[in-house]
Amino acid sequence: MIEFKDAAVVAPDSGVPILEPTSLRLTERHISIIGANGGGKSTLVRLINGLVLPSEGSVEVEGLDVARHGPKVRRIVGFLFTDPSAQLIMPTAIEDVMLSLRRTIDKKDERADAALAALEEIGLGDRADVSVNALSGGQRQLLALAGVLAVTPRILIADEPTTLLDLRWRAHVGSLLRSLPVQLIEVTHDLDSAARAERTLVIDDGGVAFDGSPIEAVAFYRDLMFGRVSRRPSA
Ligand SMILES: Nc1ncnc2c1ncn2[C@@H]1O[C@H](COP(=O)(O)OP(=O)(O)OP(=O)(O)O)[C@@H](O)[C@H]1O
Repeated sequence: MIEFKDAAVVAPDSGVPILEPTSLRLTERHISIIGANGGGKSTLVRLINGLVLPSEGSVEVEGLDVARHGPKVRRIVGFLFTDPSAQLIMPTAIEDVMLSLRRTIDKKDERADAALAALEEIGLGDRADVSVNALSGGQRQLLALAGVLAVTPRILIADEPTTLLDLRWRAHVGSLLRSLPVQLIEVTHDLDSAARAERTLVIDDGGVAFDGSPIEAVAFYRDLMFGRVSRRPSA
C-alpha cells in the first residue's frame, strides 16, 4: 500500500509550491494518472520511490517512510521512465539487465542466466548480445522494463512509458504493463490506456483535481482542458 500523508513539494531553489499537501491511499492494482503538462504528475509519482522528497508531510510504501528508507523502498518500487535512454547504461542488452541484478545476485554466471531469463520473458531473448544502440525505440523500452522487473518489484511506476512509441509498440508495451503481477501506477497522456485502470487521478495545478472512476476522470479532464469546469472555486 502507498500512503501520502499531507505530502507537499516546493521547488528547492525558489520555494514555489509544486504539489500542495496531498493525502492519498493507493491500493488498487492499476491506477492511472492524467493531467495537463506541468501539473505535477511526475512530481507526485517520484515521491513514491524517493526521486523527489516531500518538503512537508510524508509518503509511505508498505509502512516504510520513503524519506528514511529510500534503498528498501526502491527494492519494492521499480520506476520506468518515458525515455529508456535515461536508464540504459551498458553496451549490450544482457549486460544492462545484469547491471540491474548486481546487488541481488553475486555470481556472474548466475547473473547472466537470470538476465537472459528476464530478457526471454519480455520477448527480447534473441537480442541479448545486441548493442543497445541497435534496438528500436520499442525494444529499448522493453529492455528498460526487463531491467526493472529483473529485481522483482511489487510496485511499478511508469511515467509516460509509451509516449515515445509508435502505435504498435504503444499497444504492445501497454498491454504487457497491464499484464504484470505488480501494482501499476501509470502516468499517461493516452486516455484510452488511462481508462483501462481501476482508478484514475487527474492532477492539475499542483494538486489532485479528480480521483475516482477512469471514465468519469477522463470526462472531467476533457472538461477541464476545454474550460467547461474549473478545479478551483472561482474567486
Ligand atoms: N526541481 C524543480 N525545481 C523547480 N520547478 C520544478 C522542479 N521540478 C518540477 N518543477 C515544476 O513543477 C511543475 C510540475 O512538474 P511535473 O514534471 O511534476 O509536471 P508533469 O505533470 O509531470 O508535466 P508533464 O506532463 O509535462 O511531464 C512544473 O511547472 C515544473 O516546471
